[in-house]
Amino acid sequence: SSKYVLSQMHPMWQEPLEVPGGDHQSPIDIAVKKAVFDSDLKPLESSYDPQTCQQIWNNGYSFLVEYDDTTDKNILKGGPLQDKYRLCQFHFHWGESNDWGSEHTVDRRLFPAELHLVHWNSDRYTLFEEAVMEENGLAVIGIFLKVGKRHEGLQKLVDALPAIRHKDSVVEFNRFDPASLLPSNIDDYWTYHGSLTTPPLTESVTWIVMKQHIEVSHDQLAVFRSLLFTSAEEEVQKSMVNNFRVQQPLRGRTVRSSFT
Ligand SMILES: CC(C)NC[C@H](O)COc1ccc(S(N)(=O)=O)cc1
Ligand SMILES: [Zn+2]
Repeated sequence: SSKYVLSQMHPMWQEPLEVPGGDHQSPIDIAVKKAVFDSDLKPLESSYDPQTCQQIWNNGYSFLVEYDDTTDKNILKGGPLQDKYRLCQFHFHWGESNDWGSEHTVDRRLFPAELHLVHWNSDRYTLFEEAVMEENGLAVIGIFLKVGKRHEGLQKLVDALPAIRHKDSVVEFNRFDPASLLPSNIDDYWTYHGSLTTPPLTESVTWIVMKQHIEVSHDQLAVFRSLLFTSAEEEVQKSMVNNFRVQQPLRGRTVRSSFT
């Protein structure tokens, strides 16, 4: 039989029973009708420099594309944000089938995958590790993926994945423009205060979830599923699928929308 145990329901990490003081956890279900339109929300402004892309690696939860965040070359501001935030990495969450995989849901609707572009507040902090502990420390853009036509911008990234099949594998990755993964409309989004969706689960994230999804092909998503949670040395290999956290209680939070 094949050495790789396919689609083993692999508990990435044990969900803590209670996150101490955790009533702003993520992800959540976005109930569209309960979102409050906020006309003060400005358009999002992002400017990314593809030359600052450094590496792509498998961290045993997902695969990350990391950027040089030692200068203000990749900036996100506007929208719900008071300060400017620097992109440090982006990554995805996906399922073992096209029926589920996203972390946020919209009126309980699941998408096959979700992209997270992770930024930290460079006006107030000097390092991601510092910002990750602060309420206004991080801003993460969430973009839903749907299965449909092939995404040309994503293909360069998909072609690099076989080189990082195992946990802790890294390859050099240059000149990737994160803007190529944004939907055409980034003015329509939901925003709320929440947390990281993996440990340390700190409640330091201004979430900005795009209303418009992007489309990727079935084959592109299948390559995501060919990644492994496990390192090369481990006896039993487990396919990297279902690396999403379950939706968390809203606990009285309001989700605002930038559109009516
Ligand atoms: C505190 C530092 C050293 N380590 C933290 C680690 O990188 C986790 O970072 C993250 C970053 C983003 C997310 S998500 N899925 O919410 O966008 C989760 C964990
Ligand atoms: Zn994520």
